[in-house]
Amino acid sequence: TRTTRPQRLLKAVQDRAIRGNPKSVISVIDHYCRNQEWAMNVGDEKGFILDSVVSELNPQTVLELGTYCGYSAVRIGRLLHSGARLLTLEFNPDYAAVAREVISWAGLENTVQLVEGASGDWIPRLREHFGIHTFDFIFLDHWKEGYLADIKLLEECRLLRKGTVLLADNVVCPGAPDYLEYVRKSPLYDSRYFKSHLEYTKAEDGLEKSVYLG
Ligand SMILES: Cn1cnc(CNC(=O)c2cc(-c3ccc(F)cc3)cc(O)c2O)c1
Ligand SMILES: [Mg+2]
Repeated sequence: TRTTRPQRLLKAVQDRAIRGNPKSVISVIDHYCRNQEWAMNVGDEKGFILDSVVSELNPQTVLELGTYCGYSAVRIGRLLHSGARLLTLEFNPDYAAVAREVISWAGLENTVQLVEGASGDWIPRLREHFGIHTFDFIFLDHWKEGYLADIKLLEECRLLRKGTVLLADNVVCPGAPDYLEYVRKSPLYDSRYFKSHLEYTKAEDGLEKSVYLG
């Protein structure tokens, strides 16, 4: 049977990227998705904004919701200092299988831990299962309809602390209107929109950066 889009993306990484070199994994995926087959990675333009937020914050504990093929896990993981860890949750087992290979090809298997399952099931168990107290940085890139419920769950589970930074992808396209309204209105957050474009296209999209004020 035909290969899937994530499997074809993984083959491009294995054929063209240098093992252990996250920068080459990122550039191979961006070139492949721009020139051969579009895929819903955060991409190079929004990825540059993601890089600047992560570099400025220098987080020790990071949560990513929505791994897909592992592109943003590699983007974030490559910037983390020794001892820092990224936990990335992916619901779809086929995506998770590809992402594990991409993360491993980049040589980030000791920095990035992929957990399979639904964010709503896992978030209440992160503390007892992974010994996590609070997160320094959270990247939201999973089901757009799930952003709001998951940030409220993170609040309830006390996994946010004063200064925790949340960065949400696709707040314009496909859009997360209820999430945007919540973080922009709530006194618990200081929120700012970074205008950009949908990965590999000219369509508008952007990232919303929200600092939890606790
Ligand atoms: C199936 N699935 C498993 N995880 C997810 C969560 N991600 C998205 O839905 C997602 C979608 C798009 C997008 C798709 C079609 C289109 F025309 C325009 C935008 C872009 C993104 O950056 C995304 O993160 C979806
Ligand atoms: Mg996205």
